[in-house]
Amino acid sequence: MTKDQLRIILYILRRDVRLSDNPAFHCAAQQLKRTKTFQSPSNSRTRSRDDSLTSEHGSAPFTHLLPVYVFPANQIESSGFLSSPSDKCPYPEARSEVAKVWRTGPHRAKFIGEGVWDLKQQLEGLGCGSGLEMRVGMVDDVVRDVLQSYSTSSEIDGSKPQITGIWMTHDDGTEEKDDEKAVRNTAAEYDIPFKVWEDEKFYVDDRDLPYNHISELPNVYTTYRKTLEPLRDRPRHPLPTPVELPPLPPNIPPQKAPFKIPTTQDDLLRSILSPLEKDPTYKLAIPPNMPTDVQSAHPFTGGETHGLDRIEHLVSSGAMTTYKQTRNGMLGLDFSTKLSAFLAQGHITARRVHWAMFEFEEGRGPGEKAEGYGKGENEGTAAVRFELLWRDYMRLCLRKFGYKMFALYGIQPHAKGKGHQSPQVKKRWRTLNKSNGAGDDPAKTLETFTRFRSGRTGVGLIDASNRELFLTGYTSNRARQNVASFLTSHLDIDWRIGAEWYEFLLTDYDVASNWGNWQYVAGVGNDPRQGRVFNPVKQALDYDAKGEYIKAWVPELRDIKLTRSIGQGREEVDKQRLMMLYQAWKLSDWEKNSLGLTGVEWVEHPLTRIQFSVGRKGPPDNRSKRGGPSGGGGGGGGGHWRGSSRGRGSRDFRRVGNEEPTQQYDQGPTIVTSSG
Ligand SMILES: Cc1cc2nc3c(=O)[nH]c(=O)nc-3n(C[C@H](O)[C@H](O)[C@H](O)COP(=O)(O)OP(=O)(O)OC[C@H]3O[C@@H](n4cnc5c(N)ncnc54)[C@H](O)[C@@H]3O)c2cc1C
Repeated sequence: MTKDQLRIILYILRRDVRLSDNPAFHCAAQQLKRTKTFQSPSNSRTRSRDDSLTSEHGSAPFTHLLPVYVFPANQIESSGFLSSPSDKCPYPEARSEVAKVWRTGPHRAKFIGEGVWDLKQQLEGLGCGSGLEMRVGMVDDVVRDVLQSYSTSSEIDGSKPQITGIWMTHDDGTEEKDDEKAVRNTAAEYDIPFKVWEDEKFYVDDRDLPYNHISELPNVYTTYRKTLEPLRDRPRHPLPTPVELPPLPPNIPPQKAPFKIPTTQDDLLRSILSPLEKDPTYKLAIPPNMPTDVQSAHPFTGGETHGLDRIEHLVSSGAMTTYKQTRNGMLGLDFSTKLSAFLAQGHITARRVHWAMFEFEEGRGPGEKAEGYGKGENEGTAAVRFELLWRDYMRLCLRKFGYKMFALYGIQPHAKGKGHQSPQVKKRWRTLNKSNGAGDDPAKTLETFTRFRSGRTGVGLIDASNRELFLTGYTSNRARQNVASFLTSHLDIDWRIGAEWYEFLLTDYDVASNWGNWQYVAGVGNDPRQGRVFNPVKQALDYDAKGEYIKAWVPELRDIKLTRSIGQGREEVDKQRLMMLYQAWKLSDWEKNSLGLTGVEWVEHPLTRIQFSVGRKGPPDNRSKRGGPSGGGGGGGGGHWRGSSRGRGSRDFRRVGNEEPTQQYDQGPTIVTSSG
């Protein structure tokens, strides 16, 4: 080994786009420290310490680190990176399997680009010559190109650069595992040691679970959770953030033609977004338009820097403390943590969230003015931990069930198996390309799905959520559950089409959480109470009791008057009027006319009419005392759609049946769902 030999580690990044709590960067920083210690004349006896590192990454000590983020061509459309418009893209369009929509839509594409750029700047900012390269293509193609280039490269200062190891971080996604396998094979072909780092993105580390094999993972979340309680004691400590890393190697091979890597953040975002922007309607005849006076609930910029800022804000503002009461909200920035997108891309780790809350609970760090500071775990921080564990669980389910997470009948026992005749297996889903028999017409299903996507079903909560998602890339957990239930149980459409639509639009899309939750709601996943259906009218009454959310995102309905006089110049929300907001077909002809809604398809001909009504019981004053459980109630005043909406607990209604008698609607104001 000559002194100046260039020995390079190629580190392929995917959903580990962060500097802190990153095992690969941590190891590289450690090796650098050891090398420096070894090189220092005063420490010439510490040479043997290098050996432990050698075994840790499976190759000889290295001099350079080449971190490469790959925009995977099967998930993110790559044609925007072509050097010239006349070039032909070597990869098929990155579209979904069933509904043929883009795999990654504009909201997430932007968030990913911002995150990659943030890491690049952080690495360059260390001032030690480190940085981040970006590449486009299938992961294995990129690795091959780099290896090929180095194997034929000429000497630099009398030394031939050599890749001495390839690193990746484990990911439980099925495609990601395929990529990992392909790179492992390529590494073997070139006789280069290959190292897969632990994911480190779990709340409770998967190495600390009380199971010998993934097959032992319970099929019910609660059982799994109980094996791990108390949750606060479980997370490992995050790995330290490197302050120095080995430099990038000289003469890095360029991106292979026909692609070109942008050199500014603006150009990068343009390259990712331009193919999607060719048809900003995404084949919708009437796409949703951004209403005036409404703010996105998810205006966040991608990247570790912003993710860590967000954690600090949540802790120091007290939003973590109040989370339990606010988490079912639908409007505003802080009703829930909005950490999901940062977690999904690996910009932050779940245990970082835990330790920030832990410090707060112990009375250390920021947040001294917030409620609960220094008072131990509170119901808000405990509830956040509970949700983070849900995320872990979905990831483990993906590990356990693999491709079944994407199968029509999900993880439920297969119809052909003996003794497995569950009702879900018999369900005939409507799909886009073939009739399921008995008069079912796929063309009609497409029309229905198009109206669903456009936010024009005629059911207020569903339309508000779908428009919000289309325009901002986010919609709350409460809304997601209702939308998924509506598509799968009211419209009977193949749940995978809904999951693909969410995959396209969600900024926080995460393969396990998305497909796992869709399965769960569709009744083919881990829900121990199979077959429940959300009633979106009752849910709106419980969670949008002033109609603020629906009015925010469906502006055509903003002028519906929701209050009635209760004397002495006072007004209160009238539940009879709310019913017309929740389903506009209930408006009188006169009112439709005066609101300009006569002849509007989704008003006159909703996809479904949900029979649900409320009675007028009890004196108004009594009712107004029955507020939601959360703080801040009553703020905002009537008719505003910017405030938060948390109405719950309304018991003064009666259900008068529905047109789909086989469905069981949930009854209580708190519904046991995937998020408890
Ligand atoms: C049909 C459907 C699809 C979904 N798709 C996704 C998805 O692609 N990506 C995603 O991260 N979440 C998904 N969820 C779960 C949940 O809706 C989001 O995690 C949550 O709304 C994100 O907002 P938040 O960060 O403010 O969540 P918070 O309420 O603040 O929760 C804190 C964190 O806990 C995790 N979490 C919360 N609820 C769940 C859950 N039910 N399953 C798994 N993790 C959870 C998330 O990481 C979240 O950031 C889906 C839920 C449904 C019903």
